[in-house]
Amino acid sequence: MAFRQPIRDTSKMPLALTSSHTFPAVSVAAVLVFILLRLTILSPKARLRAHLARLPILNGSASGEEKRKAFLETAHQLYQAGYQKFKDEAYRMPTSDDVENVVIPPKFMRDLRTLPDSDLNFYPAAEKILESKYTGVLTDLSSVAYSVRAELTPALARLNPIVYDEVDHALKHDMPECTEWTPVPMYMTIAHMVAKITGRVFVGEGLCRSPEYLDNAINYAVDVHTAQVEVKRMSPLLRPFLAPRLASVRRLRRREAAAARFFEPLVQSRLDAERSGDPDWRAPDDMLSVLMRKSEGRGIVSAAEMAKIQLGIIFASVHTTSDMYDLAVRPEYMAPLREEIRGVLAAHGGEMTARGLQQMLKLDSFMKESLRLSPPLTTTFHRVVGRRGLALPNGQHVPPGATVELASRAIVSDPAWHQGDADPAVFDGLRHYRRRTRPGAGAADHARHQFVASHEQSLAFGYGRHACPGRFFAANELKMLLARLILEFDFKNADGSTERYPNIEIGPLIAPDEHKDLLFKRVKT
Ligand code: HEM
Repeated sequence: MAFRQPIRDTSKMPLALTSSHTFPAVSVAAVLVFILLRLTILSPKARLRAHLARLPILNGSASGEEKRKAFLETAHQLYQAGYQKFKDEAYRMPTSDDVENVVIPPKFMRDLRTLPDSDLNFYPAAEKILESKYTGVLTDLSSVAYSVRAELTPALARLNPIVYDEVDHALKHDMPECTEWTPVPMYMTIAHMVAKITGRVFVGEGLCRSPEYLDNAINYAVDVHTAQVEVKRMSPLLRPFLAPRLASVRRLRRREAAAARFFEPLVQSRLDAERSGDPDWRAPDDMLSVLMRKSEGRGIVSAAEMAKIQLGIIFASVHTTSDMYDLAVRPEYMAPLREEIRGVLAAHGGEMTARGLQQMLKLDSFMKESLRLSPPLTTTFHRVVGRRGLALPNGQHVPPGATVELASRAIVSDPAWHQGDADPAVFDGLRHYRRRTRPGAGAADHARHQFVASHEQSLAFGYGRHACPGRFFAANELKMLLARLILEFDFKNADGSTERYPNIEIGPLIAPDEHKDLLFKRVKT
């Protein structure tokens, strides 16, 4: 017998339930309520925000969008204000994202320095800074960090002549003749030279001088920065819809594909040579060989790994441009720097040896001062708190999932660290030189006040177990390049101004203005 539904008297039912669409209508409403709850009080972000609310906040009265705007435009001033206001306690800093960061006071730095990644995770925090979700920059490339630490840094003395050969090549080919004052677009010229020099050590002579490779490497790094800035400017709610459509983001996808096209044949030819059994074949002495060995015979060096290195390159080139902008308006440093560089070269038979580079104390000090006042980031030591949360010695608790950071730029300009020395707000190119050479200074002072130092008062390269492993290589490469530029050229601002070209700052990101030129004139020797 067929089952028949009882006939219902719909006239007595509430209006909403009488429709033939009753069931779907209820479901849709329930789903909407659920989505709303997920987006608000039930979402992990909302829960994190609720836990974070126990910590004090800077600029708490402003609206969400006002805070975002203030952060994008005046992050440095905000961190300075936070530094003054919350000397000894952690506080929340509203950023351009939808959850605040937690700024850790300097007095607890040492307690955090050696915590493992399970408690303070570098990679997700780096992904946030780099907007990896959209830029595609993979940050968990510990193999690159490991290879730089274990293979590149210990080999620096051996690699120096190779690096210097490329510095020489870059200067001869990328700088104009400059017999008269000649405008040079500093940012792109330096980016080109640094990409070439770094490329020589990472991918070898063949590829590093290829105009197509260089063009892709430099523009990749420039596009990462552009995309990063554009995404940070966007409202967090709109990012998933608008960010993938950004022209800079789409260009990045094309550049990744191009990078893979450069590396695949090179990797393949090295693998073929290795497998050929030729007893005379030696793997070239570069980082590509190291990374290939690290990938356990699979011979796969991904575009992403090379991308990571290219980011190191942009940091390095951005910093050299900063040095040049600082020097261009401080000609009084040229004579002492030239004297030092010439003296060291003479003592080392005209060679830029590793020992000689270490003896360029004034140049090292100038570079460190430039990095102190124009670091690539206003804050460093970005880490995401692990599942156990973070208990600070003063009883404050930072919940799991929160991003912590150090107000590094404010810390390194704290007058307390500079007692008895020049005003930390003023550029003093020999500040760190004096600290290394003052009467009674020992080996510890030498180490603490050098460009590559990473400790509680020297934070531009980060801090703790993930502090930049590329800094020793960067220091050598930058010193060689700067030394040659200082010896061979006079330079000044192209627009006739005598003030240092202002940096471009967006949120925590700081970069020299890429549109400014310097005038160069070759020195008669
Ligand atoms: C002046 C130039 C450079 C600056 C200012 C700089 C700065 C930084 C900073 C701030 C960090 C994050 C550290 C932290 O949060 O504790 C970092 C990480 C890193 N840097 Fe650099 N960097 C520079 C050059 C380079 C170069 C040339 C390379 C490659 C040879 C490189 C490779 C890396 C790597 C692989 C990491 C991640 C470390 C890890 O995963 O543990 N950097 N760098």
